[in-house]
Amino acid sequence: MHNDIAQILVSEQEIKEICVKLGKQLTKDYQNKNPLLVGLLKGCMPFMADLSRQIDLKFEMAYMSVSSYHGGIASSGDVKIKMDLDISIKGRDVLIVEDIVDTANTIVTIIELFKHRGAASVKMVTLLDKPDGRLREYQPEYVGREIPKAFVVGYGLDYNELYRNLPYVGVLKPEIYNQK
Ligand SMILES: O=P(O)(O)OC[C@H]1O[C@H](OP(=O)(O)OP(=O)(O)O)[C@H](O)[C@@H]1O
Ligand code: HPA
Repeated sequence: MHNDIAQILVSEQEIKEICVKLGKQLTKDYQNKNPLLVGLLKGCMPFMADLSRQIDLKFEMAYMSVSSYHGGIASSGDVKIKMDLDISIKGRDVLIVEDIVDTANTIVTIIELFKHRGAASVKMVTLLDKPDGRLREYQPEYVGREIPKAFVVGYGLDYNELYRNLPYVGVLKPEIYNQK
């Protein structure tokens, strides 16, 4: 385990099992549709790569780079689009792929935007859901694992752009983010 991690919350093995389970469910639910999977960068990267290979359907993938955590462990509440989609979502069944829903500032903002752009449907799949972190009311349609209110890193999730490469999700030691 990495020295800055206090505890592993979701192991590599559990992440694999989550991807298989969600992949099967999405394959069933989107059977007669041609969904557009939209990954919110950067955190979605490993999850989108692993989950998409468990979905047995014809579908497209697109990416948008969105950020509201400008360093540190608190949401700024200001959701910035750093890179927009390169495809129209008008009339499409959009499935947003996220690593985590915490305050829900990001997902609520993006869903409003996608509806405004004329998507036929907008749902989301998230690896992690932290319901105790909510500042806005929101319930994701597809959840890999609920987690308690702790700052987590790994498998795409970062603290100041670090730890995204860890193969598991772990709780960051508080002394790491308290030392500044
Ligand atoms: O529910 P919320 O409180 O809005 O938090 C969730 C968002 O925060 C993280 O992104 P971040 O803004 O850190 O950008 P990143 O994906 O580039 O790390 C994460 O990837 C989600 O997009
Ligand atoms: O717990 C978290 N860790 C990393 N990024 C995040 N973005 C929202 N919550 C988190």
